[in-house]
Amino acid sequence: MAAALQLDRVSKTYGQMRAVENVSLTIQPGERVALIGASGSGKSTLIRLASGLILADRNGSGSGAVHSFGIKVQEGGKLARDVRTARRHIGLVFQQFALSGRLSVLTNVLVGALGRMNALRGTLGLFNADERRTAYAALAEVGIAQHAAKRARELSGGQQQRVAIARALVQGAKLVLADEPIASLDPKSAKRVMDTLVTMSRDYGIALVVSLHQVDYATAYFDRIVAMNAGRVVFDGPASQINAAFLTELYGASAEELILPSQFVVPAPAEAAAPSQTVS
Ligand SMILES: Nc1ncnc2c1ncn2[C@@H]1O[C@H](COP(=O)(O)OP(=O)(O)OP(=O)(O)O)[C@@H](O)[C@H]1O
Repeated sequence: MAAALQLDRVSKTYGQMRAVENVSLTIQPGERVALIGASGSGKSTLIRLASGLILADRNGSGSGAVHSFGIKVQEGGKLARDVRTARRHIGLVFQQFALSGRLSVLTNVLVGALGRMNALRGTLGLFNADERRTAYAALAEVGIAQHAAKRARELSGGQQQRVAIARALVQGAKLVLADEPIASLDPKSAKRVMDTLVTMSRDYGIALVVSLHQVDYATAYFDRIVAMNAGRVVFDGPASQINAAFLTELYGASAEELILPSQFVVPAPAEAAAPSQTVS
């Protein structure tokens, strides 16, 4: 089966800033991957490139290609002609433009069904009883069916993230890209959102790529970690290899941003990589 997500030598430059540099990555169907890295390391840019929300640099031939389940999203700095087909099975859980706050929670979830509806019914928002039942069931699955009739903006940040997850379920997404889904949440809400994402992935075989600041969440919930630094992938491997010492080796002093304060040991300037300077 084709990869859930395949990035081939993808780069993105803003002015002089190489936000993402020559990244190749393959995520298999059903696989769960955490994307970690300090602020500005390129995580959000990579996720936006993967979903075709932004275009990669136009480099040499064959570079800058993104495919999802064998369907092209973009290549050579151009969006694929049938990008809508690819996007149909890519669910997005992004904080910034997640939901329409003035619409009901149920309607926001029903938006996930639009890709399968004919244009007229979709434009008029004429959802049928089956679609409404499915949306309600998805809300029940993420534990917020009781809020179905509220406006989305009345919900807490964590509840809104779960609405976005329910929408991805209704969409029938086979790949979910979540950009810092727990960034501004308290620990209890963060845990609920992460539990919901991982349960959804496990139950429905959905591939999951989640960018995270907090390494402790990454290692608790994911088997595979992709670590970025200055736009490059600097580690791609099992979560079991990630500990405070290894992160300090990878990132030096900026590892402080990623590690729980109790685990962080300030690296000695000339010997940041020496194992004796750090604790795991
Ligand atoms: N639209 C943009 N215009 C100019 N520069 C940008 C833009 N988007 C991102 N950048 C720059 O690209 C680099 C990577 O940013 P990105 O948001 O991908 O990092 P990140 O790892 O997601 O950071 P954070 O964890 O803070 O969200 C940063 O230096 C950022 O300033």
